[in-house]
Amino acid sequence: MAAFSNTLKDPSLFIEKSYIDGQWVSSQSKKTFNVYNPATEAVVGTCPESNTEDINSAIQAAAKAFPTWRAQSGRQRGRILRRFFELIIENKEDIGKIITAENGKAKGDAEGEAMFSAGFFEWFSEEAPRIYGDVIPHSNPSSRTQVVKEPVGVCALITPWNFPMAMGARKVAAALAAGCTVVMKSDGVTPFSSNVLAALGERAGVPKGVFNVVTALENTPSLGLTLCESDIVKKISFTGSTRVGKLLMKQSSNSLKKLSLELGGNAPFIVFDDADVETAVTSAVIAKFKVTGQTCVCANRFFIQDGIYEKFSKRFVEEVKKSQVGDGQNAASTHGPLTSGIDKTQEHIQDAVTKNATVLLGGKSLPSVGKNFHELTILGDVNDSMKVTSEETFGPVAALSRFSSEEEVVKRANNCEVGLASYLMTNDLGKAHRVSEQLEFGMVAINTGVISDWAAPFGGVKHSGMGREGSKYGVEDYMNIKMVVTGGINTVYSSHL
Ligand SMILES: NC(=O)c1ccc[n+]([C@@H]2O[C@H](COP(=O)([O-])OP(=O)(O)OC[C@H]3O[C@@H](n4cnc5c(N)ncnc54)[C@H](O)[C@@H]3O)[C@@H](O)[C@H]2O)c1
Ligand SMILES: O=CCCC(=O)O
Repeated sequence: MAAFSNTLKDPSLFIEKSYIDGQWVSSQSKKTFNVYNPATEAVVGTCPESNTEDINSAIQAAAKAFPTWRAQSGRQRGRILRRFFELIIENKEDIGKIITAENGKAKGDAEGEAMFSAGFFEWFSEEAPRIYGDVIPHSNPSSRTQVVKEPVGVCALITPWNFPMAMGARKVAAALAAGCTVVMKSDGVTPFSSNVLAALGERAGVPKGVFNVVTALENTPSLGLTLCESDIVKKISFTGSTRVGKLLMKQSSNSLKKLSLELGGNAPFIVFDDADVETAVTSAVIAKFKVTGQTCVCANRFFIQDGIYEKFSKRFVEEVKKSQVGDGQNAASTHGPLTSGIDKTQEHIQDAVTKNATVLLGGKSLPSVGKNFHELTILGDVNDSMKVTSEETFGPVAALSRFSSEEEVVKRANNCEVGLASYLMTNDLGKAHRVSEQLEFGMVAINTGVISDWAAPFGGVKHSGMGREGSKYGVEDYMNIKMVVTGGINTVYSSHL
């Protein structure tokens, strides 16, 4: 443990506590849990196994801090968020090391995540002073209607392990810009990246109680329930699986919370005959294999039109072969281990091969490298009956199937419960517009494998959830609208007719 923090330029960024009301604390239960490096299976450190008393203390602290934080001007809050952004950039290398140690992702991806996180603070530092209201002409000429935006209050943020800092940053930056205070429940697999966020927030000048982080592993369900049932908590923002998102929604029904749910995907990646093959291949490599296939926007189902199938699959295999799977700490590794195990990846490959898919690349686990390592895999001759197409793999498997017509591919792409990201490769502008309008997904990427940007609204439809993060819409999700009507004659309905 000590050995790991000593590898950092600033060892004080590695903190094995929860952060409640401006203090680094153990759990009142006195219990802790271990955090493991998925590449080496070595213990990285330990964190408090927080209980309901701990989370209630955090909720109370956030409630106490709310009136003062919301009373600051957007400009004042924006200055703190700007400093937050600068501190993340300054500590990029250490943050990258911490992310790699607990999540496993390769150095480039980990430092990239630090920059991605920083960007949310920069973007929302600029949004904070620009949260405008509205003036609406009233139907009665003597009246006036104002629309005022107000922070919702105490927000609970529940984040996943695949982007242990960025998924938190996306929420915290927007919530603080809006004037909300927060209780973040970090993922038990990757708590240290969220703790860095709290430590840098403190250095940036976030007042005590405004940003609380509670760590837990086994107690996660009971902490989730407490957050959902609390009447002090006004909103839950969750990123994770559709299963847990639905549970949180059910648990929140009595307290009628505002909800943002960023849930699972099963992204189609459609390549039309007229696409530029090199653009399609470069985009496919990023869209599929970023973070070893463990992002919610990862392409899961590849639909390749008959006329380009052979050319695309050959070039895709050639490009993916250039990758190097290994311990994320090694500079040569382009792809790290799977963070939470490789069982589903293997199950999907086996199921597909049994149903006559062809292994074009990879296909096997890499026990000689480590228990959680798997080859980057490309399967051909896939069909829609296979698990690899009907379920989100969340692993490094690209499943290629053929299609003939535009009508057919739209129907097959839409034939799933979820609707988060989708990708479309074509040089025909009319087709790009037509198909993107027909796709039942919250996000469509045309001729690119990169979907996310701080300034773009991120989110899904159908069972991929609700709400948007990032962009001007991201801050709206942390605000309530208050209508203020002034003046007029006190005659109901007909006074102006
Ligand atoms: N839409 C998005 O922005 C987005 C981003 C990242 C991941 N995801 C999705 O997340 C999934 C992968 O992550 P996972 O399998 O670890 O998800 P998960 O739902 O199991 O876990 C996500 C978070 O929820 C917590 N959690 C689990 N059970 C809980 C409960 N009962 N109450 C409160 N919190 C609980 C976990 O500790 C973790 O912090 C994939 O489906 C992926 O698509 C979505
Ligand atoms: O995994 C979920 C989010 C990843 C991204 O925004 O690119």
